[in-house]
Amino acid sequence: MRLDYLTIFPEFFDVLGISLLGKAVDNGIVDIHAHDLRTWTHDRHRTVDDTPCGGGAGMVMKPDPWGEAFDDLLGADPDPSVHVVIPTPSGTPFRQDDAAQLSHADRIVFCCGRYEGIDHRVIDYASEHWSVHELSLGDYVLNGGEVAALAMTEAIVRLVPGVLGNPESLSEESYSQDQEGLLEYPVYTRPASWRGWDVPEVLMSGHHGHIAQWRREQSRELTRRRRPDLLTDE
Ligand SMILES: N#Cc1c(-c2ccc3ccn(Cc4ccc(CN5CCOCC5)cc4)c3c2)n[nH]c1N
Repeated sequence: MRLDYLTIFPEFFDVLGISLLGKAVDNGIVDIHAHDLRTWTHDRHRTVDDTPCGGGAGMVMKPDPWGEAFDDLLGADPDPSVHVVIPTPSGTPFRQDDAAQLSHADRIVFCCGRYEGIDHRVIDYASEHWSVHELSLGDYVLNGGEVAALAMTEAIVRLVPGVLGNPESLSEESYSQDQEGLLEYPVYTRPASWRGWDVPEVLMSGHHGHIAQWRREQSRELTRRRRPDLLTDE
């Protein structure tokens, strides 16, 4: 899987060389390239923004640098196997299903906007050539797309075979289908007693059936309290 990031802050993506994702890069499972969008500017000030047509506050990112970056990175031929992900506050909510779908992609280009966003014709042009996903990380306002791209990257890449040391853990996670889409049960480790708090006895019983039942009950109760929207049969 090749991941490209178009951004005016490429250093944001230096962190992808650390930890699990770093190992995935070292193992050749993932190939990561961050690009400074100003590479595709030609004026003395390396300008990437301009005033919004129709007025309004702030600035909008000019289309030209994006178009020239696409030309260099992707060429002009349409290829639906290339996924262009555009983090945006107006995007559809990024969910685990999106991460699962994108984890099968061979190529993903993240377009990280700043200011008040990217000239919409960039999205229109990209949509004519590649598979475009306008996605939002959540219902809060960020200053740009980089943090969202990092979060989406981690959610996507951890699902790629060979990236996680223990793939079985994927099936027990919140939002995973194996967990019936419920929130994850509470987890514990040693010591059995810590500052007056004990590990639930059932987890120390060694009775796998009782443990599985307790975990299912905990997941359902937690989901009922915090995310009733995830419960399908109530
Ligand atoms: N993913 C994700 C995100 C982002 C995100 C992603 C990409 C960019 C690029 C620029 N920004 C800043 C920005 C903030 C607010 C607004 C809304 N405007 C409406 C009209 O009035 C002015 C304001 C636009 C642009 C971004 C924010 N925020 N929250 C998420 N979950």
